[in-house]
Amino acid sequence: MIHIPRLCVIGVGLIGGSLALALRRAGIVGEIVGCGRNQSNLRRAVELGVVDCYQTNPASAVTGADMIVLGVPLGNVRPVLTTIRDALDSATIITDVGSAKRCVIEDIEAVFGDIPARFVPGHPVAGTEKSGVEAAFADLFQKRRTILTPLAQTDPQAVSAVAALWEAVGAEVISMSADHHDRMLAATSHLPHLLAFGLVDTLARWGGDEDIFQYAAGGFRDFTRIASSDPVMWRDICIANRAALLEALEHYREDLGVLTELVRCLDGQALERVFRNAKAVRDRYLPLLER
Ligand SMILES: NC(=O)C1=CN([C@@H]2O[C@H](COP(=O)(O)OP(=O)(O)OC[C@H]3O[C@@H](n4cnc5c(N)ncnc54)[C@H](O)[C@@H]3O)[C@@H](O)[C@H]2O)C=CC1
Ligand SMILES: O=C(O)C(=O)Cc1ccc(O)cc1
Repeated sequence: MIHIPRLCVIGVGLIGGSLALALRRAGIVGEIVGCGRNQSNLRRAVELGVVDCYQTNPASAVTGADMIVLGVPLGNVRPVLTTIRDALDSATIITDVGSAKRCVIEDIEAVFGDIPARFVPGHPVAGTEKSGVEAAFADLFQKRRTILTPLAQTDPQAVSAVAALWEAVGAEVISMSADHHDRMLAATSHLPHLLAFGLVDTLARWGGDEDIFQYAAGGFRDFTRIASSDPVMWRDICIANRAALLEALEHYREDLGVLTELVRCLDGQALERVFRNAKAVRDRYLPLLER
């Protein structure tokens, strides 16, 4: 079994915090050093038993670390990498949890000049609409997937170590290319979040003085839960994965245009066909989604 004597988590929020809690419970880490910008958040992380100690200076935090997990929003990955670059030991494994992968690889390349062999891009496909260390919980990754997107030059031993880390917290690990990851996640995660934020914003402005939300049923709550997610994190994801997101949006706009016409022309048969197909597909995938 893997053992990490000293783990450094930069960005001790929902994901970094949950991973730290789960790894501690699994008994595979020695010391966990947290790093962030906000002292009171880091103090809380120590109180909650998420990390053993903290540093606000990333360069000091990574000193002596065997593995570093970057758990900051995508827009802050490059500045953090720039701060730690000269303090890194060449044996230290670096991984991240960002929701888009090509952009993180570009950040690494921009800061290091090439892709270090011990950098393993990762993404746990698990989360909630909550953020911050208070929302962290050790079961978050149980029976969920973590996608790794190693490159040709990535050290296979570093990939195995990061895969073992995620397996230790109950995740199933899958490897694929960063581009494939970004296209799939644009469709099933980034597009739905953008639509949920957009719908709530539209309705809020449309309602004027009238509080239309007080008449909303459970379906509205289900559809818009993810619009309670962190706006800064989602701003960063949408911008970081813009190419794949724009492709998914264009596809969706076309089909929304078709649906609009079906309603306008009172084409009930065609509408029913679309709804039947959607229901069949969702019912088929539901066991997978609820694993
Ligand atoms: N929220 C979710 O459900 C999921 C999020 N992700 C990815 O995980 C990453 C983190 O997301 P969350 O944990 O949800 O966010 P979060 O907001 O809960 O935690 C982020 C933490 O990073 C800290 N931080 C921000 N800038 C920093 C900097 N420059 N230096 C040090 N610390 C800094 C913040 O203070 C905060 O504690 C994002 O890249 C996101 O795309 C991946 C899977 C699921
Ligand atoms: O809250 C939800 O249902 C999510 O979809 C959480 C989530 C957010 C970002 C990710 O990259 C992965 C999962």
